[in-house]
Amino acid sequence: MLRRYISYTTNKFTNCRHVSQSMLQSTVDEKSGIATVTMNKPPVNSLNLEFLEEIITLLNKLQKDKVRGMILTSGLQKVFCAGLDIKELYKPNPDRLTKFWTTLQDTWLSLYTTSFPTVSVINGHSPAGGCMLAMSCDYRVMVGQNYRIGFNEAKLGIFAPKWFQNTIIAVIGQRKAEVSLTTGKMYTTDEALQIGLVDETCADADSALKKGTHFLNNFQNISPWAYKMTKDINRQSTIQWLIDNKQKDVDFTVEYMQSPGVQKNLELYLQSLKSLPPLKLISEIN
Ligand SMILES: CCCCCCCC/C=C\CC(=O)SCCNC(=O)CCNC(=O)[C@H](O)C(C)(C)COP(=O)(O)OP(=O)(O)OC[C@H]1O[C@@H](n2cnc3c(N)ncnc32)[C@H](O)[C@@H]1OP(=O)(O)O
Repeated sequence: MLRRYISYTTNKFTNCRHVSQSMLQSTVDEKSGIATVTMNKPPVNSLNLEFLEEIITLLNKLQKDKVRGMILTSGLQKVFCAGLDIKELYKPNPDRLTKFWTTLQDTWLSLYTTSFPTVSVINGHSPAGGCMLAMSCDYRVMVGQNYRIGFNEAKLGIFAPKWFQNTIIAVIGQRKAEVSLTTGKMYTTDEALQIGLVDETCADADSALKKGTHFLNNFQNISPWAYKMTKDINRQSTIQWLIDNKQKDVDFTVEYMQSPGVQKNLELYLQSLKSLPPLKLISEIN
């Protein structure tokens, strides 16, 4: 069994503080105050309840430590994040699903409202909830030409709730969000740049990390208070909607997820995941 551990160490050679949990590693550069958070939950960084809980714990810690910015990336070979763990949605235990969905809401609220600027370095495939994780950061840099990003929920026979959709609308606009969500299209790196799903692209992960750092350096001379107030005002309506409708959103999702039609769709999708090679799967759903 995987031993769960949290350790905090300072490396005197690199001047970095490391926080390591079993599925997340965080390194804070002492000089810039920028944290690099690496998701490491093989095989595909899928978001299950325990992983979401770790993300919230780490975000709270970074906030307490007053980091000046965060880069979120993946330690896996070809996946940034495969989205929600479908096993949380398929044949769910209603109590666990309730906790899972509540924790998903809280994760999104924590990430979307951080007191520090955030960048995602998308160094692998990033469907659905994975794309949502990236959209909830302030800036996105996508690596290489081999990966796909987008909202394929419709292909699973489910749909993204209002707060998900509003987050996407805030990034790419109403019309593009509607086409993207209803078709379930997965975009190439160049297409994602073209429609504004990502802000920059580059050939390799190291350059992407540099671009991410460069973006975060914009905030060196901005007061953290001014940054946070501006972001809160900008994102307020979507955040407030979820705060006002949290329980309704949970109740609806838990009931809807258990309906036979949705369960059948998820079963078929899980079967297709096993039988198709991933890139084929992802191109099939274009
Ligand atoms: C108000 C209404 C409520 C409705 C709520 C809906 C809200 C919707 C929001 C989000 C929805 C989601 O996020 S659903 C998840 C969508 N994700 C996907 O469709 C990704 C599917 N996966 C892939 O395409 C590929 O796995 C990959 C390209 C990401 C990686 O390919 P790779 O070759 O590296 O790996 P494998 O395909 O062999 O996969 C390895 C292993 O992982 C399992 N797997 C993959 N993705 C998931 C996942 N999302 N959840 C759980 N498990 C996943 C895959 O089945 C393999 O398992 P086995 O080794 O056991 O076969």
